[in-house]
Amino acid sequence: MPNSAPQTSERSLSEHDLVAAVKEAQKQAYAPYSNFPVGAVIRTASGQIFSGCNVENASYPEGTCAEAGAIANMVMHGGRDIAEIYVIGNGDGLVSPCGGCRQRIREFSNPNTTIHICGPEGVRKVITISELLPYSFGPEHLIPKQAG
Ligand SMILES: O=c1ccn([C@H]2C[C@H](O)[C@@H](CO)O2)c(=O)[nH]1
Ligand SMILES: [Zn+2]
Repeated sequence: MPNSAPQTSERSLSEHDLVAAVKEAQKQAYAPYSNFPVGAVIRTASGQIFSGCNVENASYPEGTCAEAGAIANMVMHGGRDIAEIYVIGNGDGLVSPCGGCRQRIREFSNPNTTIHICGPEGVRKVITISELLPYSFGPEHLIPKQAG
């Protein structure tokens, strides 16, 4: 299972596999204050898989989102390019990355990066990062292109 290790190089994971992985990630959530467990799974451009869950804190603002955990896991293993990110929360609606996480995802995204908003039954909506965060600020605004 992709979630049994911090990362895997499985290239052939199906959407069904990734929904299973994001549900497993959600089970790891530490969310005793909100009782709102969230899971996130990233597939990188090279096919690596990284998962994360929300980790809350008694000092409430110090809690971290599932997407932030998955990104930290990816970066720790050398990943830099998010091809897809799967996210799952609770309820019948669409649990979409919060504003802060949209920016975190944006850092490692390209115009084709997709966010897959899931429920227990499967993917409910697929949306691109540029749809979620239009006119966004990113690394290319800070790093001037070399002349010549
Ligand atoms: O996209 C989201 C939205 C919320 N949360 C977490 C933050 C907090 O622990 C809990 C309730 O907001 O859900 C995430 O991890 N990702
Ligand atoms: Zn967030």
